[in-house]
Amino acid sequence: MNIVIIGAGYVGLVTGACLADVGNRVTCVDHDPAKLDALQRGQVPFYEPDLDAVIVRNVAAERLSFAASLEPAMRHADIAFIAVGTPATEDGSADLSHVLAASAELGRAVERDTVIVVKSTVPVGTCERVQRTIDAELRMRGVPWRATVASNPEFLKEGSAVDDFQRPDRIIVGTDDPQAQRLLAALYAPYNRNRDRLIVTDVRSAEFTKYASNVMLATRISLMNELARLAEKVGVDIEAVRHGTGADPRIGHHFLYAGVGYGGSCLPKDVRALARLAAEHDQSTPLLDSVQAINDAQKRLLSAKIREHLHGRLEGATVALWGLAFKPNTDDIREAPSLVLIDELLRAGATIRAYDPVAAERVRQAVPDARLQLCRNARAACEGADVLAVVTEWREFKSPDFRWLAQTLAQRAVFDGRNLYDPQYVEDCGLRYYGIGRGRRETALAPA
Ligand SMILES: NC(=O)c1ccc[n+]([C@@H]2O[C@H](COP(=O)([O-])OP(=O)(O)OC[C@H]3O[C@@H](n4cnc5c(N)ncnc54)[C@H](O)[C@@H]3O)[C@@H](O)[C@H]2O)c1
Ligand SMILES: O=c1ccn([C@@H]2O[C@H](COP(=O)(O)OP(=O)(O)O[C@H]3O[C@H](CO)[C@@H](O)[C@H](O)[C@H]3O)[C@@H](O)[C@H]2O)c(=O)[nH]1
Repeated sequence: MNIVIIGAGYVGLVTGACLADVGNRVTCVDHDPAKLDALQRGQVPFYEPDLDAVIVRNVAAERLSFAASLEPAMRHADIAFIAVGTPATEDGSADLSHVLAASAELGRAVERDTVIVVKSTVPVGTCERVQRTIDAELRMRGVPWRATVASNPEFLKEGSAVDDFQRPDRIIVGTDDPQAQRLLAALYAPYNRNRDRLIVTDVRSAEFTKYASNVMLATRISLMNELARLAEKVGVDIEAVRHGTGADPRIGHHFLYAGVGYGGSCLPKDVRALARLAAEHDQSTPLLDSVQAINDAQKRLLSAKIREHLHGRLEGATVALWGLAFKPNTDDIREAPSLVLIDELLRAGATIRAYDPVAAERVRQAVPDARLQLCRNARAACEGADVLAVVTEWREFKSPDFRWLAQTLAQRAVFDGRNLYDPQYVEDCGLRYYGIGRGRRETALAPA
């Protein structure tokens, strides 16, 4: 099939590359000239494992190309995807300006009957607005073409985006149009080999399913974080609780980790957007409000623990920080818990020696403060530091040399924002251990 994708961001590029990989001809269109430049040179403008290889091989095979405008690709397009951003506006609602602008551009560029697929995460009713916008342009042009708008939300996770796309848990297609259903079923067939992944529903339910999924995930995390706070107070280890509760298949082990709060480009904005949609329909959302409040507080937890360990004296202290990306295997720092910690520490007068395998450059641009020192590796970040805080669970942070850390960190403490370490072992090595919800009795610290 001939496919056009509007938006060469995470979702647009993964969708485009993976659909090209199974034999389609794909054109990714983006307004950002720097992005297009980089892509034409085979460079992916962000870090996402495996994506560059899929892009490079499909560009070489002339199945995947990049363009600054919709024409002439729309002349042959069977399907056009809208995969532009829907960031939060000031009041938390989804900013639909990019989606609606792309819709108007599509209306001006459609040259045959085309199925238009909204892949961006959009509130209920948006696909209908997209349909009206395109139809108005078609009417104005006086052309006979029919554009059928369908919803097809994306569920990939950053850091495993290619694998998620190629081995989906579900493919949600929202449309009542039988021809669009057939076309999308055929398009996804190579990634639906057992024919058990496709869920066809109406447009509005598809739009809603995306938000429902993300708020459910966010709720799980905030609930675990609330339990972790209590666990700490009553001498319980939340990690033992996670093992125990997750063993019930109705609960499951996935996505049950207490930590420094959820970040990223989706969960925070989607919880806000759904709450906002509810407010617009005069419905209160006490649960969603709590999910957000817990998450905001959770992002400030580590700085409070560090302050307490240093007897309130953050001014002049040096904190080593491992991990800046909002999760491992990405360089995305949108709504990353590290940014909140950095902000609180800098405001309190501390110096930070930070290390992340791939996200440092983005943080350098986002936080241009000389007291945030970006280090070349994890060890270097600890040299001259008082304490260590770990906020992203990169594999390389999983088993550090704690005895070396005990000799290096002047105030001999590790703040484990992802519960990576065995508290007893860390303390046996001569470091005070602080995790998230790792309640325990105080023991005398072993000598370093
Ligand atoms: N990032 C994820 O992991 C993820 C996963 C699932 C769903 N989503 C959703 O998918 C959508 C896209 O997210 P993303 O992270 O890929 O966004 P992004 O910000 O990385 O990329 C969006 C791209 O669209 C381009 N763009 C905007 N308007 C355009 C226009 N009119 N014509 C051409 N290009 C245009 C921008 O230049 C940018 O490159 C959002 O709604 C998001 O919520 C994201
Ligand atoms: O048990 C857990 C799991 C995750 N997180 C945090 O939650 C955030 C989000 O993680 P994750 O969901 O893995 O990353 P995203 O790439 O943001 O993916 C989410 O958002 C995407 C965009 O909508 C959806 O497509 C995905 O299905 C959904 O998981 C990160 O800060 C994680 O550290 C936890 O704190 N505890």
